[in-house]
Amino acid sequence: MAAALQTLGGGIGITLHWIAFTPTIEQQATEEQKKKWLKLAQDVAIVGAYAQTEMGHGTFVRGLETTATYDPSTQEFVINSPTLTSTKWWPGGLGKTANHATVMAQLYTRGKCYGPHNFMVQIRSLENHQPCPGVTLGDIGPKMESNGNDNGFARFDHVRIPRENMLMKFARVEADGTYVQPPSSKLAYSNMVYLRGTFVMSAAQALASATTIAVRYSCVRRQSEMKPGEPEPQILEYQTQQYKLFPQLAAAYAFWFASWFMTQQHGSITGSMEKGDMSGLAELHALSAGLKSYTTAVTARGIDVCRMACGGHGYSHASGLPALFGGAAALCTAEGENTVMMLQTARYLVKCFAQSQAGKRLTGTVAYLSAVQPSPVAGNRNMSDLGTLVAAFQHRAARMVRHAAMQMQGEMQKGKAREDAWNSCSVLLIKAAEAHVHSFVVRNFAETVQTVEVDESVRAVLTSLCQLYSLYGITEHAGDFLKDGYLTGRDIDAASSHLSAMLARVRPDAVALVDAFDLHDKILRSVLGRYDGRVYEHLYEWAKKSPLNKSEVHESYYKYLQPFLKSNRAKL
Ligand SMILES: CCCCCCCCCCCCCCC/C=C/C(=O)SCCNC(=O)CCNC(=O)[C@H](O)C(C)(C)COP(=O)(O)OP(=O)(O)OC[C@H]1O[C@@H](n2cnc3c(N)ncnc32)[C@H](O)[C@@H]1OP(=O)(O)O
Ligand SMILES: Cc1cc2nc3c(=O)[nH]c(=O)nc-3n(C[C@H](O)[C@H](O)[C@H](O)COP(=O)(O)OP(=O)(O)OC[C@H]3O[C@@H](n4cnc5c(N)ncnc54)[C@H](O)[C@@H]3O)c2cc1C
Repeated sequence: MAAALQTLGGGIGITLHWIAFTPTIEQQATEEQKKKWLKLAQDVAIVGAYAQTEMGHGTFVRGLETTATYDPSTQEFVINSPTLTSTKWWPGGLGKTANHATVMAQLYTRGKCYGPHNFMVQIRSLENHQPCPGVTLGDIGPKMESNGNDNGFARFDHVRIPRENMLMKFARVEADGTYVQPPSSKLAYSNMVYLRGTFVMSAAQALASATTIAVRYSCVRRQSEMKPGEPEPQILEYQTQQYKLFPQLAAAYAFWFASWFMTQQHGSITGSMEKGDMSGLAELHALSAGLKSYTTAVTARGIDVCRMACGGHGYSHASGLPALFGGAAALCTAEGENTVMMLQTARYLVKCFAQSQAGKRLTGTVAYLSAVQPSPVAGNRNMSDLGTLVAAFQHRAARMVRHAAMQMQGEMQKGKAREDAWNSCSVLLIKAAEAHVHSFVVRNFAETVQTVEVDESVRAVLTSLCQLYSLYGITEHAGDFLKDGYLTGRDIDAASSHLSAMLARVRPDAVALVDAFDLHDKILRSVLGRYDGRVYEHLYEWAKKSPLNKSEVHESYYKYLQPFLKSNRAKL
């Protein structure tokens, strides 16, 4: 899916049909409903959008204003947009492409509101693509990137749909209007959890693409003199260039492995949920929200580092990097804004911390919270040992979670309401949750490289990359590790010098490491990142195709510049 997104340049009208509409049917429809819509969707006999966000609310799903009011006399739901701010706004493909949408609306039956639920609504005629009666549709206009995707708006004026169009796998409304509770109210959000997981893979792929471009180009580009009189070196020989690029390269691998874990975790927990066991839902939500937030944020920053590492040519669309950045920026906001998502992870961590304080043994991705000792014993640590590095990240995360949770408790003891205490500690909470996710990514990376079975040399290279990733994280966040004396200044110095050694060690394998992503030129769409390295010839060809070069003298010359110059000359 990530590759498909990128091939399509961050999306076309049908992207959300594949990544959100069809999975929503798969995950939220009954077997009967699947028989009705799933094959139509899979065969693209209908095209769908995922219509949740409104002009006034995206993050706060409970605040959505679109209503779905059940009318037992006709056994229909009435879908309505009561205010301007209730206008559905942003759904991909809604503007011009889709003829169906899953619409998130507040469910009313027997005079009571049961919160947001998903409804299948036909929005355009299957004959002539005109909006259905009572539906107003349009495109929301150009965006930072992804303009191939017609993000749209929709308003519903008392549009009637059959009762069976409510996606009823979990919650149901009976013919007489009786509401049947789902096993968990959050199951209506299960499709978001799935999509967030897929964003981790998209982030990995976007960062893999950017590093492929920048590393390959850094081997083609020669600049300056390392030693007087010597030939200009490949810019990848400069340590500063390696320091910019190799941590991004390592992060791309780390995120790839994290996305594998996420996919496997999603499969196993949803499998248990199918059997009625909801116990894994909270952890799945916290992990997918945190990983989505962390990986997309690091990716967006990392792509910009790659852009700057390509100098002037990086700023050109020929590099492919601006488009990648625009795509990654979208991933930071879509499917749950990153700060909001990280706060969801923090919420889970605070709960887990309290459980651990109460003597409960934690399991899964948070098990370390109860295992880590609050008072560290400082000592000279072997900063080249992966086990030591993983333990350091876990200690840092556990300390920060404890600190944020205790700070919150302190605020409440001073009389603040829980919600106010939460808000006044939310910066600490975000940092703690980031440290937790970072620690998970490091541990998962270390565990994955240990299981590499291809051959010893591959494992050795990936181990160096994992060390590089971990050491970079420690030096970049040194303060967090030093704060309670877990690491000493000497440990940080040792981490820095190991990091320098790792940069040199990874250098000979850097091109092989990006080639291993196996990103075809057609997917990369970058003149700088071409597999054959013929950058300059193709840069020239690319520029010649600029629309401004269609004529030798541009029409604007005759229209504006010529008269302007003439009048200026006449004044002399
Ligand atoms: C391939 C390389 C190229 C890369 C570039 C490609 C670029 C392409 C760019 C284009 C991108 C195209 C894709 C875009 C697709 C986008 C689609 C969308 O955006 S769809 C809309 C998505 N919307 C959201 O995600 C909304 C976010 N908001 C929420 O999820 C929730 O409202 C909230 C979690 C913020 C709050 O929910 P609320 O009910 O108010 O919950 P509480 O905070 O009160 O919490 C209650 C309780 O429930 C738990 N919870 C919340 N959510 C879930 C969940 N999903 N699953 C399980 N549990 C959940 C929460 O933690 C609380 O638990 P508690 O035990 O009470 O603590
Ligand atoms: C490219 C793109 C594609 C999209 N595709 C779709 C789609 O197909 N279907 C769909 O339904 N939607 C789609 N969306 C909408 C998207 O899901 C929302 O924009 C996103 O969930 C963020 O919500 P918001 O816009 O309401 O941001 P807001 O919540 O208004 O965020 C603004 C600021 O407020 C802060 N904030 C908000 N709440 C809190 C809080 N509780 N605590 C702390 N800070 C807070 C945020 O951190 C942020 O800094 C898309 C958006 C984009 C950009």
